Amino acid sequence: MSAQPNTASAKEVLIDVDGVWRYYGDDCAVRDISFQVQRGEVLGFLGPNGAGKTTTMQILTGVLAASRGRVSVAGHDIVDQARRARTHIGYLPEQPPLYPELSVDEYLRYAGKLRGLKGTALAAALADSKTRCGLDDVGRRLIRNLSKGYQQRVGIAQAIIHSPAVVILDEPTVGLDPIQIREIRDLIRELGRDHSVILSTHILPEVQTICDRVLIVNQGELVLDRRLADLDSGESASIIVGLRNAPDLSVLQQLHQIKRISSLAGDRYRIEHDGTPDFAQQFAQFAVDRKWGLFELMTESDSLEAIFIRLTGSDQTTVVNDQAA
Ligand SMILES: Nc1ncnc2c1ncn2[C@@H]1O[C@H](COP(=O)(O)OP(=O)(O)OP(=O)(O)O)[C@@H](O)[C@H]1O
Repeated sequence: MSAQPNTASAKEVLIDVDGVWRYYGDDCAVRDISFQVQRGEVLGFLGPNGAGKTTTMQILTGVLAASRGRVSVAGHDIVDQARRARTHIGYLPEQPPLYPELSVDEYLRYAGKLRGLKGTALAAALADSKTRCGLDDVGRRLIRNLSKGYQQRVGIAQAIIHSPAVVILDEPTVGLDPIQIREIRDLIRELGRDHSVILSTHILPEVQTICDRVLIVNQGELVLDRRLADLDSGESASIIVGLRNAPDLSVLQQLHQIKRISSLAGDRYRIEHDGTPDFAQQFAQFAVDRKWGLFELMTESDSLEAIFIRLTGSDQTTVVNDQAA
């Protein structure tokens, strides 16, 4: 199964993921994933539990090796030029790498030194990351005594202390209360102004409120790559049809707007298309002309939730036309 292609743009590509696979033993956790992230984008990386999000994030950051495929960050290969590539990445793992017995200042100074900062540059970076993450008043507090929300801010501060081009956040709001969630989301949006952000999550509203673009992974595969603005346009990109005398599905390739067809119960089919405004009308004409026994046709709402459920639910999908865009 392949994702729909992202809209081309002349912007600078900061992360280039090209045909990445990852096996754990014989189990395939990530399967031929490719995408790019541009400067200034906030990208939501969405998928159900076990979809392969964390594995992908770890490959992007060089923590885990891909079994196959390549990743480059700001033009540097994450394996062959690991040091240079990593200077452009800030990473907040699912379990923030905090030292509870250190104060916020001590910890962030340590994180800055690990990133090669020293002297006045370190002091300036420390002050800047604290201010950006709302930590000015807690520099001397022990991390262990901070609330979970503040600990998460510290985790984000260590991820941005070296002003990386790309910030990767893995499930940054898990375990936070609603107020803390709102604060961390505001902070992430703020980060998106100066950095490219990849936000891994399984929380749909998080993507809707923060991100410019969403990728959906399911069972290790990338099944959607789309701008949020395109989702919000209200234009449905799929229809459900009932066909009593359906042809072989490959026959439908004659309609080049069709991207994918899934078989549903009761002679029904979900047809995803490229958003052509009068697609439903065209399809109805096509089906009637060919006497396919059209008994039902309805357009589907194209909300992120509907798409997520469709793409990550029980999968009987047949890809009919990969190239259609
Ligand atoms: N170290 C490991 N050894 C073996 N299998 C693993 C390992 N890490 C992850 N997996 C498996 O790989 C698949 C993808 O896991 P991953 O943690 O990347 O998914 P995820 O989308 O981040 O899930 P979650 O939202 O639950 O964190 C799962 O089936 C998981 O069980």
